[in-house]
Amino acid sequence: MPDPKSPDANAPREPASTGSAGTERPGQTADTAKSSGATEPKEGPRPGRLAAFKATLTYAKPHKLTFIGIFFCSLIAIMAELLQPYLVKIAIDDHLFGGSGAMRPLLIIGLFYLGLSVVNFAFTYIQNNLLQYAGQSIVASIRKNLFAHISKLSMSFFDRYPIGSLVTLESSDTETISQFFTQVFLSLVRDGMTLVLIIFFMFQLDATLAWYSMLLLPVIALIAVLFRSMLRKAYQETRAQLSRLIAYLAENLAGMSLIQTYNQQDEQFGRFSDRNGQYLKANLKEIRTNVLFNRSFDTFGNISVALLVWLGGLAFLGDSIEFGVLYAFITYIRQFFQPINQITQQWNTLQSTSVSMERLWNIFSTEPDVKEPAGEGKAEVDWKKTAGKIDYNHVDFSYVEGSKVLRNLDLHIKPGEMIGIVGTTGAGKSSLISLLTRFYDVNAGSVTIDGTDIRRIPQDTLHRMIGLVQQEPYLYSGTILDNVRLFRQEISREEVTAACKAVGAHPLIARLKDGYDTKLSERGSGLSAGERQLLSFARILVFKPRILILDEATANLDSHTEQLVQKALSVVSEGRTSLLIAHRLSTIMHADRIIVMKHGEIVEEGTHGQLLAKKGYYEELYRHSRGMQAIGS
Ligand SMILES: Nc1ncnc2c1ncn2[C@@H]1O[C@H](COP(=O)(O)OP(=O)(O)OP(=O)(O)O)[C@@H](O)[C@H]1O
Repeated sequence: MPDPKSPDANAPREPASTGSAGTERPGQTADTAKSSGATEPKEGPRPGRLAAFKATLTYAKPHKLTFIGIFFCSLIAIMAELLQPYLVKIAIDDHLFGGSGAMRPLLIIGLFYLGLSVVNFAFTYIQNNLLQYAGQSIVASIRKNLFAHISKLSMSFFDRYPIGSLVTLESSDTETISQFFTQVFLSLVRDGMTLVLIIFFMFQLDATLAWYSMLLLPVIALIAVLFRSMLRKAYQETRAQLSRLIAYLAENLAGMSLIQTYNQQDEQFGRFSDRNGQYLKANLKEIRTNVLFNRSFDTFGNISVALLVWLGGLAFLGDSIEFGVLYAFITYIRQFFQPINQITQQWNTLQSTSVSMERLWNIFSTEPDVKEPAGEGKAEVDWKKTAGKIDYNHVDFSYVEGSKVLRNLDLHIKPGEMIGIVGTTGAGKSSLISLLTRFYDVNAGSVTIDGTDIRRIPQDTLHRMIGLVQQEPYLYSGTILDNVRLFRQEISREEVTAACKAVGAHPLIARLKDGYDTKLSERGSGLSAGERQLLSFARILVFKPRILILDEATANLDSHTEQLVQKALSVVSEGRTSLLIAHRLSTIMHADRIIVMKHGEIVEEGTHGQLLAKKGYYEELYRHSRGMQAIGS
């Protein structure tokens, strides 16, 4: 396995290069999907690449029989193709020039020729289908496993890895790997075999001419080597320019409101046009290089044919070879260049697939920092029977080594208690919550629920114990019904309706044309912030966790909607241990206990009245918050 901490692990992906072999411009097939990042693969073997390559090949194992089938289909198709000139040679030498001149053998040869074409067509068709089936199935398995693997990784991983890189991995890196099977592998098998068989047939026909032809090989190799570096440079430049263009586009679209407010459209358009022009230039250069490469090969092929006509013609006139042999030889020499051209063109694809493979295996070899309990350490607990007692026992925590976010934090919460957590930005409030949900693990001390260390509780059980409502509740594209019950069909429509009624969301849903079956667009953008919050409260009632966490759930709401949400909160928090983080102190004023945090420590705690009476940090925050509200109103 490659080192997951490899510096390349987080590098922007490099889109795959070449596409279907034999076209003027290889590599256009998957380009559209490959938009982001474009660092080029470095030349030469890298230790991680070989391991990644081997790991990818393990996915091909279940398709061993299919690959054997592909090999035989290719062999039959190539044989059928290469036997055709041989048949023509027999027709010419045995029946036209030197033979009896009878029609029947010629007819039989003609029918054979036709038969070979049909065989070639049929087996190429089967081979292609088998190959696509195997290649796409392999990539589908990789994609599936990657998704499952990423879902199990800890939050610390997502802190390190930009989401964009992960999306690219799932989409275009896997697509690039599919090119390895559908293009590189095919080319190596098919073109490699074709080449060997052409050479075999040439030697069968005439050893002297065949040896002369072998003199072409070093020249071909020279052309391939010269062009390889030119092709690679042109290809790298195109990817780099494309990546620049896409990055610029993404940045612009994300900041469109700012651009419009500051009337920046013309400037931005100018910069975009500049990048667009450079991409166009690079693109055209890549196409020119490819055309030049292909045409050079073709021209060299034609020169070889001319030489052969001359040398072979002399030999024919000198009666040392038959005309049919010369004809077949010329046909083979023309076909000789095709497979070499195709194989050379796979170089870029091979390079980019190896980069994608390595990148993928860096992720696959990343273990979650938060470990699932196993064996004796695993506690058997029933989430439905959770009382809701929470203890933070002298907890230390840091995201980055050496920079403590929570210090020796000791907090004990009784079942059913409502705790308000306040403090300035960066005080460590959200971190406190993240430890309870085990998005991260403590560095020292422990967090327990009903006396059991949460590191011993299986994560799915822990997550059923806790319901989390965030500032921006996540809604999926789907119906309101599915968003409340999170696609669990065992939760009935009646349960969802009852939950929505309890939190006050029913009237707004009833107003919608399709009611609970209304489809929400991505992230619930058709609903207001308050409406989204109410739906996430309804989720809590449906899933019945024993512990409720609200992380700034009222931050984005106007005071009318906040009242609605407050009402819903009192319903939802009933009988649950609740932890409420809020900058707006009105949200937590009625909590049983308020803890005040500063620089990762609890500096004050008590009820709202007690804390005000203390005239300490809370009172200062309260005065500040009242001041802000007054400014707001
Ligand atoms: N994923 C992270 N990686 C590194 N540092 C982080 C991460 N999340 C938070 N921090 C840092 O940890 C400290 C505590 O952050 P935390 O989010 O817990 O504070 P908070 O009190 O919830 O702040 P806010 O009220 O602004 O949400 C801050 O200094 C913050 O920059």
